[in-house]
Amino acid sequence: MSYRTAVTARDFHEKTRDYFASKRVLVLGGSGFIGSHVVEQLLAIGAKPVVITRVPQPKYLETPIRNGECEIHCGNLNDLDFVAKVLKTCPIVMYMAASVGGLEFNFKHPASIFHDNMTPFLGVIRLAQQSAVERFLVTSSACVYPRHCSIPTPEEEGVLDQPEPTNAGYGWAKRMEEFVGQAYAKEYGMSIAIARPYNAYGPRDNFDPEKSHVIPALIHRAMTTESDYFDVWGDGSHSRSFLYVDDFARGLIETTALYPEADPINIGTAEEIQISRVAELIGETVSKIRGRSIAPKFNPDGLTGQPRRMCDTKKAFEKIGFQAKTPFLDGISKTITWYSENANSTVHSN
Ligand SMILES: C[C@H]1O[C@H](OP(=O)(O)OP(=O)(O)OC[C@H]2O[C@@H](n3cnc4c(=O)[nH]c(N)nc43)[C@H](O)[C@@H]2O)[C@@H](O)[C@@H](O)C1=O
Repeated sequence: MSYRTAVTARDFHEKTRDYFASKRVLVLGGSGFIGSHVVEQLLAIGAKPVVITRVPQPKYLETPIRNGECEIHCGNLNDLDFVAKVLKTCPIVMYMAASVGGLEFNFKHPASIFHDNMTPFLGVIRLAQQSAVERFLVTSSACVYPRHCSIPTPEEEGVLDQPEPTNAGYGWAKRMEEFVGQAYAKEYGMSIAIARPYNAYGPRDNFDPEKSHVIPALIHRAMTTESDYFDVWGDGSHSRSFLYVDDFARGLIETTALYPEADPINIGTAEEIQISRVAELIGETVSKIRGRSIAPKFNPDGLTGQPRRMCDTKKAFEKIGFQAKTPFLDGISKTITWYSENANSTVHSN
């Protein structure tokens, strides 16, 4: 049976189900890693997802398209006349389109990442205002936080100092998207929700080692290495809070429905995991699959970025009753299983 999100209607608050039921929802970025899970979850709660995508037959939406459950419009987000025609038919807009990549990609491309994220966003939120949409979701990121932030990190620190320098282009773009969302709420009374998710991982991620985040990069390397070890950047002491894609998508949907206050909410887990533990777990799981010992080899001179990252989950629980449900060990094994079953199509350029 083909892979599909494990989240069902029961996983959502009744108010969220009622809010989205039978509504047309424009899901920008809806054919990608996160967006395709959001589309499937919206279908599970009775919404009508509408997706603008650059690829005519997005592979992760094959089933909903075949079943006529999901409306696809193929075009470019910077073509505002095209976007306006679709947007005006949708009362809810979930903006998740992003040019995103791992640490190295971010470090090398601050200008193009800032440009490629800001340009379509500014055009689309203006169209949404002119079209008087009912609700607009801004999808920010934990990248907004400064290098030496509190651990765990409360939302207030999202505007302090400057974003972690190794992901400056993306961090500033996300700070600007949050500010623009708040400005449209203030000037035009728009109903804006702002979600600030932490490091995503899971099935359908980008496993391209040049561009990917740590978990897909290490899984790809461990599953393809011909030696008995796989390289890891850094000495493994750096830490992150990882959020399984099903919880990530559900967090965006709950925030959109339940917290349109133009006030950022962290979406993540209260778990801080060192990269050494991530690499060990991937090594152990892959060794079982490949039937021989495959271990991580740490390179202390590798690019490492923010020393520590841990999500403060209090506000998300207080405001929208959100808690992540997928334990890290389960998430990692599901991701490696998906990789093994889809290895030929895991490295994608977008
Ligand atoms: C949420 C946010 O997060 C991203 O920042 P990041 O958390 O630093 O991203 P990352 O997953 O690429 O690295 C996490 C850690 O893992 C270590 N690490 C070891 N070995 C590999 C490795 O082989 N590849 C990568 N990528 N990292 C490695 C690496 O040295 C670092 O300490 C933003 O780029 C941005 O995209 C964003 O949205």
